[in-house]
Amino acid sequence: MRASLIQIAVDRDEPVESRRLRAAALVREQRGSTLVVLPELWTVGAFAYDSFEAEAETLDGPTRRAMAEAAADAGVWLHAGSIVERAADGRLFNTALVLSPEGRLAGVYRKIHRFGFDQGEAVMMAAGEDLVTVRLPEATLGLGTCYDLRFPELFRGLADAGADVLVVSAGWPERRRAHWTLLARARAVENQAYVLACGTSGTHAGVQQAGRSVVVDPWGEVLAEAGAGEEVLTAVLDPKKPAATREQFPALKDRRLGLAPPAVRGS
Ligand SMILES: NC(=O)CCC(=O)C(=O)O
Repeated sequence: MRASLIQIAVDRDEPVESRRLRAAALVREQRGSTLVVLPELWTVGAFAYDSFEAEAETLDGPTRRAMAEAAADAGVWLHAGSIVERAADGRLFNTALVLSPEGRLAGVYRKIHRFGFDQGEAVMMAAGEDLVTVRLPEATLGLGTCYDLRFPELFRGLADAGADVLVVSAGWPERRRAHWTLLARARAVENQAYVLACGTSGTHAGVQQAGRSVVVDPWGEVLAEAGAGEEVLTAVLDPKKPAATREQFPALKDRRLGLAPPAVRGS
């Protein structure tokens, strides 16, 4: 099962429509891959908060339409990264889309952990509530977006729901690059799952992006890692490996759920 991660450059001086056309062309070039992944908010830029309102789109908007056509033309499963979604009630969500090789909408994941503390995405967008998995013939995808990577319980929930390929689309900044690689490997090791972590390159809103998209196997080995610039990263996954790893080293069976909270001691 070949996976291709499109680490597209998101620079402020390129118009959104031009990047959308470039992304669609890059997806079409991945014919032969089973799964293609794009990063978080690659149309507008994950840190371009001042453009979120103007670039918001519905689930039937231009990005979904362009990506559905590209997925169908290439005959691939496409994790189309995320869009600024304007929901029917007017709220904004950071929403990831998965399209089937026929161009059908197969999964919608609204980012659960919003980044920015008391500004940016955290105040402009609503939080998703639902874990999302997508069943492919070869594997079950579990979806997370960028800052979600810091929350291990989300990925454990996805693994418990049957995910064996954890897909993280991101717009991760260069200044916290070390966290990105470390956390991607940690999520793979602790869940004995593949992790496909696809970020952006370039600089937008004054934030330099890390690039360094990475594919990690269920044993925590890095199968492929991108550099800092625009790049398509490709790796071959063995769909049997997560189950084989879980059988050979059955740490997940030793979980102790429902332990009592610590007793309060002291004065
Ligand atoms: N777009 C994001 O979620 C950024 C996350 C980030 O910068 C971090 O977790 O660090």
